[in-house]
Amino acid sequence: MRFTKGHGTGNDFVLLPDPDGQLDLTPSTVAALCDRRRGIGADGVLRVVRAAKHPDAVGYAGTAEWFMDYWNADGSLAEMCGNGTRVFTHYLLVNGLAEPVDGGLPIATRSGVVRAEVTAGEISVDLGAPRITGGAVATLGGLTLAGTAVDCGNPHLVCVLPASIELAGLDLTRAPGFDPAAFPTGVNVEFVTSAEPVDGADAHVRMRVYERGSAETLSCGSGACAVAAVALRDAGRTAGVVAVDVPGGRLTVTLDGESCWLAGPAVLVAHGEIDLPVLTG
Ligand SMILES: N[C@@H](CCC[C@H](N)C(=O)O)C(=O)O
Repeated sequence: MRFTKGHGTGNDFVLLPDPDGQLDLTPSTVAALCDRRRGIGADGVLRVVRAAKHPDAVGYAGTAEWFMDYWNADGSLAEMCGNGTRVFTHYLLVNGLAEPVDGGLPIATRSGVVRAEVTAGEISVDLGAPRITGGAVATLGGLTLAGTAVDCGNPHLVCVLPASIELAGLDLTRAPGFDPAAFPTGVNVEFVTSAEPVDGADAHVRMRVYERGSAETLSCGSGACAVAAVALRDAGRTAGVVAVDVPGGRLTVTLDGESCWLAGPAVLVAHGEIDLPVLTG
């Protein structure tokens, strides 16, 4: 089976071309592909399949030709992946599988159709306005941190750190705790510094994330959108540009109350052939 490896600010993916939806992709195959010692290694898998050929996306087939079938590294499915949609778009364009219309490309996801655009060498996607749904806490080691629940198509819990806690000092080798009643399908937890001024944006924050289904990653696009929404809310605003530094680089999020544009680099670094029986055997 052919594969491509790509990443967006270090959030890395195995892309599997399966235009006609013929691949029997299972959670254990996905986990084996994402295994960093025995497989290719990645935070998740992006199956590239026509919307008309996948039962989860057939309803979007009139709007978007391609469906990003996203799987986390542990083999679970997720509704949305912001960096994934950017890498997925890059893959479609590089392989001549899609042509932007009026500069944009619709991509179907489990959370609906998002619009991608290519500008100045970066790929941006509009994930739609994040929804702040209330307060919740996360626990980490001996810490209990107040957070804000944000729905970006997938669930997030954004914890702004008090000045006394250093972002780099957090131990994210273990999953943070959260209230399962508040997040029945799990949650991605972002730890973030207070907003500071920066040239070229309205605010600047630094973020680390523990992703549902993938553990700590170098970047999370939907998480950056959630963090930006909270940073603007804390500044009394609903619109603005937020620079979000993640361990893998910088993402820029632009909110206007209706759309939420996530911008950053997306690259494809390798192409090859997987021996599936050996991988899964
Ligand atoms: N890294 C992604 C989010 C991937 C899905 C997430 N782990 C979940 O389960 O919701 C991004 O860039 O948004």
